[in-house]
Amino acid sequence: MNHMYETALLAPARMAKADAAAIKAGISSLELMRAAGLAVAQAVSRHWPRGAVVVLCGPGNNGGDGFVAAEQLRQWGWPVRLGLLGERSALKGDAAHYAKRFQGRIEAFGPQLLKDATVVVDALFGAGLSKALEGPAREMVQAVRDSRLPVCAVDVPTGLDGATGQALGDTYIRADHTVTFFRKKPGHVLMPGRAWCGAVEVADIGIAASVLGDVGLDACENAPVLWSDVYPWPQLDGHKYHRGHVLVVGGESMTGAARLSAMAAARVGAGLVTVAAPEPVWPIYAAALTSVMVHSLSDAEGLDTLLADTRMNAIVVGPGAGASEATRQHVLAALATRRATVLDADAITAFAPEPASLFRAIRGPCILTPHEGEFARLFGQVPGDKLWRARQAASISGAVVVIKGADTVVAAPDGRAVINSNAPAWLATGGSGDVLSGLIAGLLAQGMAPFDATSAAVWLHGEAAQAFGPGLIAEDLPTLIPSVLRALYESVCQIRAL
Ligand SMILES: NC(=O)C1=CN([C@@H]2O[C@H](COP(=O)(O)OP(=O)(O)OC[C@H]3O[C@@H](n4cnc5c(N)ncnc54)[C@H](OP(=O)(O)O)[C@@H]3O)[C@@H](O)[C@H]2O)[C@@H](O)CC1
Ligand SMILES: [K+]
Repeated sequence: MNHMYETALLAPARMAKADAAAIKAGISSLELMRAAGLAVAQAVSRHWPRGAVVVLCGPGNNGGDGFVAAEQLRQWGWPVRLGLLGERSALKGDAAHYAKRFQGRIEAFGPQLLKDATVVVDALFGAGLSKALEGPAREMVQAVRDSRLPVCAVDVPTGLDGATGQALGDTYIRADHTVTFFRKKPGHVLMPGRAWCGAVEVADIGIAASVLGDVGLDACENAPVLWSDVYPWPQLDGHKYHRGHVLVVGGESMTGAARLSAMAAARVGAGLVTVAAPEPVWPIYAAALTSVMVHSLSDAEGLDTLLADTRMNAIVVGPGAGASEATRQHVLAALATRRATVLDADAITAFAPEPASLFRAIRGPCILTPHEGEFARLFGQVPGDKLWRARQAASISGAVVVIKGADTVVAAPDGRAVINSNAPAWLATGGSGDVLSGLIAGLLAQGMAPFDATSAAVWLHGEAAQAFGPGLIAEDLPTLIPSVLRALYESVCQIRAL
């Protein structure tokens, strides 16, 4: 199977196509809804002790899943209350079919349903949400939120746009657990949707992955399966020069940033790492680094002289660089080599007055790693969700663009994109971006292609932060990379041995 199919993300419109393709291939829509509702009932019984469950059903197929789940839970002996938004006579198709099979009582829709409940199943709206919630639906969502009852959402929490991860109106359900079907949607992994879904479970409802061949996908959730086949594990017959040489251009005042970047590049396996340190602060860098080499860069020499050494095959500019004319010149010198170049922080900000001059200079493999503020400085206020904005920026700049955050998006100029979901909250700490730039460069130096190297680095970065937990500071990250790599290596080798 195409690895991209495994972690494919499908926006609601494409999911509907997958649904239709599966039905055309022979599975009935009633079977799909039956399997979906059953998965919801199983999730509820797995995660909560048997108790008074309230199932809130909407007027479409999301509500249909709710009827299946309610009937299943009832049969398993759960005390079930069910409220339907709208008239039962207005239900159509599969939802009407399963509403008829529900043996319990359909009650008037309203907040009174929540009295004495222990858990709520949110089957109000899913993929078909087309406008902001109003009237009784909005009131109910507010009541569920006010009740602080645990919620199991069907497909997506009501109010959340599965394509964008944003609310369609001013209110939405916050779920503890979300059961979705076949594949996740971008909205499950993009913020703030990721936070509103709680734990996301993907249920197999009988749709074959092969439908994706025709239907396509919107993006992938970042995972080793996407790039582990091309991960540059060291070979016994290798040599340090086979593992590349990273050059990190250091700045004058924030010297820690370039050092963090250099350490990360070394830990992720670059054969050699050099920091080019401005002459006046060379001793500071040299005193703090051991295996990483430090080159004193005088004003007169210029970066291009150093880059005459073609073994330096991956360059980082930006961490602690200062948004200065010197940084601009360093960026232009790096890009002129057409070697793999990672531009972070001040290297991005230095081009804020004239972004087009940066885009013109990008002719080779280049990775831009802005956070939201730096992104706006370079690309302005691009409308749309983060996935769309990253794709637009990659297409405009010709670089792989990483928009950092809890839901880091990596997009390539050719349209490929991944959304990363393993980053814990404690990764948001000073210097963690510097580490990321070094990880990317370290993998680029070892020959990984830009999009793969960036996806892998973003994942390793998140994984390292998870391994450490609360209290993390950026210095911890490079030292955590070996254990993350060991676990990855063991899992990849085991899979290959199977
Ligand atoms: N794909 C799959 O593989 C499978 C999918 N399945 C399930 O189907 C679900 C999608 O079903 P769906 O398309 O019927 O959409 P759903 O969310 O129930 O709502 C549509 C209705 O709500 C209405 N409406 C919309 N917004 C509104 C608002 N703010 N306020 C008021 N009304 C609003 C809308 O009206 P309209 O926009 O047409 O005017 C329409 O009547 C999916 O999430 C999953 O749970 C599984 O059963 C099996 C396999
Ligand atoms: K829902």
